[in-house]
Amino acid sequence: MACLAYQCPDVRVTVVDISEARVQAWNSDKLPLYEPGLLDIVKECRGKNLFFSTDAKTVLSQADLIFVCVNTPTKLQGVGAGKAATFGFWEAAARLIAASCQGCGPKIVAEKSTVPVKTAQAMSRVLSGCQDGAKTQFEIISNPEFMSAGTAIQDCLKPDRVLIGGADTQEGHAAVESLARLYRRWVPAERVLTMNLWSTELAKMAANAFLAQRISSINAISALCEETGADVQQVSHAIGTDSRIGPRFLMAGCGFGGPALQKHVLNLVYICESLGLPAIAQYWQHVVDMNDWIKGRFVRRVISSMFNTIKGKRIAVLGFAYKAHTTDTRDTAAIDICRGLLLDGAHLAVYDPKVGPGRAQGGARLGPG
Ligand SMILES: NC(=O)c1ccc[n+]([C@@H]2O[C@H](COP(=O)([O-])OP(=O)(O)OC[C@H]3O[C@@H](n4cnc5c(N)ncnc54)[C@H](O)[C@@H]3O)[C@@H](O)[C@H]2O)c1
Ligand SMILES: O=c1ccn([C@@H]2O[C@H](COP(=O)(O)OP(=O)(O)O[C@H]3O[C@H](CO)[C@@H](O)[C@H](O)[C@H]3O)[C@@H](O)[C@H]2O)c(=O)[nH]1
Repeated sequence: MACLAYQCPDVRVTVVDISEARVQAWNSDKLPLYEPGLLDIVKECRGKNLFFSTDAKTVLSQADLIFVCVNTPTKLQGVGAGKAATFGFWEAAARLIAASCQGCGPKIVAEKSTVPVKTAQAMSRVLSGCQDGAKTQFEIISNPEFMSAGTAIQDCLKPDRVLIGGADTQEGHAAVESLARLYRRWVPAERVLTMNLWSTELAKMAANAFLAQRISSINAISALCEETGADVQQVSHAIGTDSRIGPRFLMAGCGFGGPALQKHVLNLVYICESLGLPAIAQYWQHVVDMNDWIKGRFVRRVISSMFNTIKGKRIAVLGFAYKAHTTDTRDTAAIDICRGLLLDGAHLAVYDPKVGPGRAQGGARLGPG
């Protein structure tokens, strides 16, 4: 949203969040998250055409276009636990929009959160079902976000592509076009792709699943390299020079982490199971299973390389966030690896320049020290 404000100075962008603390932080120079270059952009636009507020009713009733960017974490219990996305925040946001926009002029609602295919249908039902007085016309479109933590500003300023999907109606096309026009101000027209609503929703999740699959594939090859004397970096380079494959996302490591890849592959698994496609569900489940296996293999190799015992040994862990240039520790591979080492009795000294001791201990439920 900050990049949108930055690229379109004549467009007023107001970010509404239910968290008072977060809004306060966004209005200060201590932003609630670290992202290279973000503070500069926020400072450039804040108070001019970028605002942060908790006053949902005023902001939403005045907006022509509303992006829904709330979190959609994985369900922890109940039906689909561990795989399905939770819709609590998303539904609350839809209800808040409906209540705030009662009797207003037509509005476009754009899904930015990563959501399962067909979510727009549910969004439309919540929005129209929650209005008891004069109805507002809502047009739902999908505009998933493809930025990555650590490179978010560059990803937003120079995206590979922007996807916008809408209903195949006159109103749907008009809504898609009005958002596409905004993006075309800084994104080359051929990179602004417009399509069917369900394709857009599915494409975002499928893109993350493909990225995860590439990482699991190269990690599987890395295990083979370790057994045979091949060098995985050389193999990865050799594979990546094939223009049909390409060099990116072929870096072997100790497993992918973060709030997105695993979550979205498992969401896909759940959708396939729900639609009666068990073979497809199993196929994607293997991508996550391989990731778990790689983390376990790493722990086993550490132990075997230290005479099969790490009890009482002090091991340094450099880096705890799920990748460089971020403070984010959600689902970081470091959590499983540290837990595995602790279970075998090691003493760990963890250092990450971006992650404080509290977050590292909390993330892995590690004790102090
Ligand atoms: N973070 C990324 O790099 C990234 C990239 C692409 C897509 N996404 C997707 O974007 C969505 C949000 O991710 P995030 O990492 O920003 O999550 P986050 O948890 O950091 O932020 C979500 C924010 O929404 C607020 N919120 C929750 N319910 C609300 C409501 N009813 N009204 C107003 N505000 C509400 C929360 O207070 C919180 O500040 C997810 O679906 C995620 O998959 C994130
Ligand atoms: O060759 C690689 C590339 C990445 N990783 C790991 O994969 C994880 C995820 O990395 P990355 O995808 O760069 O970070 P995210 O911020 O999770 O971004 C993903 O998730 C976002 C939210 O959905 C999407 O918008 C992005 O396009 C998608 O790349 C990290 O643990 C990386 O260390 C590897 O192990 N090897």
